[in-house]
Amino acid sequence: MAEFGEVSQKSTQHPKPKGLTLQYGTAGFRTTAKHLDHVMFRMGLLAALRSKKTKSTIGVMVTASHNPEDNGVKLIDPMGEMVTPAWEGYATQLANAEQEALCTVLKNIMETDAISMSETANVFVGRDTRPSSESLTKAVIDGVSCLGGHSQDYGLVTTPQLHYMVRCRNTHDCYGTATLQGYYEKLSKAFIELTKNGCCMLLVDGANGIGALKLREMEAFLKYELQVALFNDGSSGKLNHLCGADYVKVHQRAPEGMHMGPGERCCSFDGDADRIIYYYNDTAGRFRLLDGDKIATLISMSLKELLTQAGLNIQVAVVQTAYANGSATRYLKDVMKVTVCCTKTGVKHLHHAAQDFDIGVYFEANGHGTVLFSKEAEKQIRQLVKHSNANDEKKRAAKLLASTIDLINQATGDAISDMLVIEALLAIRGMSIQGWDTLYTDLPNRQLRVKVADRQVIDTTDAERHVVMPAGLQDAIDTLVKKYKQARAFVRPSGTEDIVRVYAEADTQEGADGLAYEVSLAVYHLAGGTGEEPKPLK
Ligand SMILES: CC(=O)N[C@H]1[C@@H](OP(=O)(O)O)O[C@H](CO)[C@@H](O)[C@@H]1O
Ligand SMILES: [Mg+2]
Repeated sequence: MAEFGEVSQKSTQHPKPKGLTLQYGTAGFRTTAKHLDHVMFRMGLLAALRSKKTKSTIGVMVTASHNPEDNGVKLIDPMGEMVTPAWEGYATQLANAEQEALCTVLKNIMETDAISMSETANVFVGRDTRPSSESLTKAVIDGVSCLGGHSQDYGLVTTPQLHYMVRCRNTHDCYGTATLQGYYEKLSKAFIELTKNGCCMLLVDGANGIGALKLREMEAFLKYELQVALFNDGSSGKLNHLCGADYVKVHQRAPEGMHMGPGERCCSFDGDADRIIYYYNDTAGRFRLLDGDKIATLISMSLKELLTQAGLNIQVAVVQTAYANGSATRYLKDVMKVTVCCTKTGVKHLHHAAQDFDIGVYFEANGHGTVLFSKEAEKQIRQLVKHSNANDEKKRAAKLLASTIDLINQATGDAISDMLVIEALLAIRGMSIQGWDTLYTDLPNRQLRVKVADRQVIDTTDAERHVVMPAGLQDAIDTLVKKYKQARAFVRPSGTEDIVRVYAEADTQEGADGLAYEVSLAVYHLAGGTGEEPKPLK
């Protein structure tokens, strides 16, 4: 295989540990950095092939998001979305090919997908702040160049910034300019347009990661219309350690190192700034969390109202996963009367489902999400802005909608962009965080993790809400759920960690905790639990 001569030669500098197998999971590969060099090299190869295949620029982001220790990699498709599932399979095959089989696997992919070597390849590369990310990025670039591809290294960027760059490049700058300055200018202009009436103040937990760095860079562009008090900015603390969106959501508690006054609006980014969670302490000093479901509610409600004011008949739908709080789903369906649909966990599934609507608002409960506008919806809104006969109220609403479109990163969920959208919408509505919080009350809930010998023994259906295998587990869950009021529970194998996740909700926290514990026990006994048996929560 003469055409792969350079691959054979270079791959020896990025050797695969024998016997190591990894899988492209919910959001790419994740494992300890010392096992990732060969994966990065091979993802460089794959990105080059994907670029040749799609005749477009492809993105490779080096990050493990909210994981504290590991590193990882995600591939970005031409419109800035996650790589298509068929190629996730190729990614897994390539990552696991033993050294001597690498070129054969490459050749097979090229033959199956009819990829011509003579096509050019362009790959955008970005990385988070983990110390290992720099050398892993070099391995990606090595892989790209082995197939004659050209890499553009954006250095330190948030994951959504790299998605944005890819989308800009492949839409020939119609979406924006593929530079950090272009990103800051576009979003800042839209934000300032939306919040002409005054500045917003906010406490931000940067998870000691890349989001903190990039928010600092952006402050000047925002002309201080947004006053940010930035905590966990990476100057001393450890990435994702006792802070960040995942920590806050899972522990339902404020991050360390943040000084919150009562009623002050606060938010946390995750380690690569593609998730955001809001919270505050109420007057009684209780911690109150506003998660992705509440963000989706605020955004969809505001868009619906603006569309009505603009006199536009455009449908708004919300896409959630099984982790969405039952109260949120009920509020959206019964009170707001919006279409709600449920997909499997993982942004790629939500993103895909949201594309079916005029306006698809999608959020995972953990704060990962964005809004997608169909071409037609965007056209109608922009036409109304230009329409000279529209009355003032309609014009005002259309302008606000148009600026909201500009402020949203439609390539993927983006903590910085989502934060600006939320701040702008709250300002326009004159709504406090307390007012937003009281739209509905979350059902108490609990998430637990169970270690099993092989998490793949659990197979689910109905957007992961029902277990098909192992036999008996779903019946056991159904029986347990009946013991509690307003209860719901489900289990699924994680796609990012070697565990099974358990989710339960009920009318009281004790109920949610009790149900989550009982379901964990059922998983432990029926799905091959390892280590210590789960214990009741204190
Ligand atoms: C319950 C939960 O929060 N799961 C997360 C987590 O996936 P798991 O497959 O559950 O490990 O990481 C994903 C990637 O960041 C994110 O998309 C998803 O929502
Ligand atoms: Mg993330």
